[in-house]
Amino acid sequence: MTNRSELTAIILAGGKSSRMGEDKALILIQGVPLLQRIYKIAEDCAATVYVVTPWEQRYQHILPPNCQFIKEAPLFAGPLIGFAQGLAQVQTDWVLLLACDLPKLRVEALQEWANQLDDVRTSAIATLAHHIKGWEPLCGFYRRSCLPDLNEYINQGGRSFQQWLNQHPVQVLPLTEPGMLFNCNTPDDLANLN
Ligand SMILES: Nc1nc2c(ncn2[C@@H]2O[C@H](COP(=O)(O)OP(=O)(O)OP(=O)(O)O)[C@@H](O)[C@H]2O)c(=O)[nH]1
Ligand SMILES: [Mg+2]
Repeated sequence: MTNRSELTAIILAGGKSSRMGEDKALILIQGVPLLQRIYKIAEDCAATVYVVTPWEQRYQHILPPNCQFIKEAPLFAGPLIGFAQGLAQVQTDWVLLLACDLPKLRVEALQEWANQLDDVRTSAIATLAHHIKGWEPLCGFYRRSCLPDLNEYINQGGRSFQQWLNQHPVQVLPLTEPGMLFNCNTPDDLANLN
């Protein structure tokens, strides 16, 4: 059983949102900005929450005053580098990584997963849902201890979560509600939400 105090969450909010045409983090879903919604869920799962973004000021007003930002550089280096910068701050053995564009995320499902972290085999660097195209890297759990290897992969020029994950044992998370990981990338995705 992994307590909230034993888990850190990292939310990535530094993407281009080029397909959406406006910042996805600020899009209102039932009146609530998407990043605020994800932050609340993260907070319910993890005692410490980091938001990795170059735009702290843009999001300050929708997040609690004690929110911890990690200002990434350079701009648009991609999610893998944003994750590595966040992971460098993490003090707990496990970290929950979340994208900011998951409007159907359910806190109960994440907590259920978090409760199973003690059972993940020690060789696995992460535990993630899996689908036909590969891993779901932006909603799942990583061991803090994967950081040196991740940095080495990045230093060698690697930028792909899938490629990095395929080099290591990863344990499958049972995804009982596949709709939960619905990724809101385009105006059409947004229109089809309900
Ligand atoms: N911190 C950080 N987050 C990123 C970066 N690139 C993507 N993300 C985040 O990763 C998650 C998934 O991003 P994507 O859905 O692939 O897309 P995006 O880059 O925001 O948008 P597109 O330009 O439409 O691909 C979102 O939460 C993004 O904010 C980055 O360079 N830095
Ligand atoms: Mg996306």
